[in-house]
Amino acid sequence: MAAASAFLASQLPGPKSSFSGLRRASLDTNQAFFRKIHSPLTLSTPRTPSSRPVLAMAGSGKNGTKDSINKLVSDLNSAKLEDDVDVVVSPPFVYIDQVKNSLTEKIEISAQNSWVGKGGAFTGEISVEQLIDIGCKWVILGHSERRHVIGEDDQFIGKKAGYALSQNLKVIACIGEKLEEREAGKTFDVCFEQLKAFAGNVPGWDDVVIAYEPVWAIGTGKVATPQQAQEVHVAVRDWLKKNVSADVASKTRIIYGGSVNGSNCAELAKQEDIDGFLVGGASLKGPEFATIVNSVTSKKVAA
Ligand SMILES: O=C(CO)COP(=O)(O)O
Repeated sequence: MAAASAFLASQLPGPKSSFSGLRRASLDTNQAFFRKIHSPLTLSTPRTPSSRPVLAMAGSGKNGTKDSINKLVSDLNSAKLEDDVDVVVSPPFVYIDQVKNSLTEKIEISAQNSWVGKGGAFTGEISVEQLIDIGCKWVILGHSERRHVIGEDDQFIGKKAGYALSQNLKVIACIGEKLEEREAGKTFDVCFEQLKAFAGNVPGWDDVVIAYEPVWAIGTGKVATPQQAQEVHVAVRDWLKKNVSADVASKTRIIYGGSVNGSNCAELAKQEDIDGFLVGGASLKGPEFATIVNSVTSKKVAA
């Protein structure tokens, strides 16, 4: 299942639809930053808690229909979602307008992909300009299915991110290793290489959220353990500190995706460097999606 396209009919074959949610926690959450972390990698300087709001992202994706999407929108509009979390949904292109016209304005909309540069004669592609025109605030780039099914490489994805940001479209930048890469001990190498391509192209990180999605966990029901996820998240933050800046490392939200559900979200959300989620299948069920969103609220994280 594709990360960015959560929430819509994940059971249907064919192109994806998605809903994703991002949450921002209040500064009360800061106590969570002092939680002891058992990880081989830690930042050498303390982060500034107040500078890094918690963000949860949930989404799910596969296909949807107008009717199934209406149901999901209705569920979301009536869900009790904590107000300190940024929630973003990412429907398939063809349903963005429908969602935009019916979904509460408290939830922002993301596309699942965008063209690499200025719009023009690129038949079949959707431009950043068009996405902005229909009210998208975000785009998901580098999802594993774009990388490994469609064949997009790191540089192409990095350029897409650079262009989207240059036009003020925020980016959910996906990274993650395949199972064989993990088993070969290459998880960090793969993630850092993907990060490097983003870093080489983005003009700044204020509008970037990093989504760590191990490919082996996406749509498989095999979620990373909280420790496995935290280990990569803290390594990503450390990479940002060393290669971009301590400020960016401190502020950038790093969310986890891959078989997140209503039962495992709470333990994952407790990890210090997990700032939210990118949800696929579980976001197709309104109440479960709400549970996931609310698992990253600052109040709970601080508890
Ligand atoms: O990548 C994802 C959604 O697009 C994650 O999907 P799952 O939550 O179903 O594993």
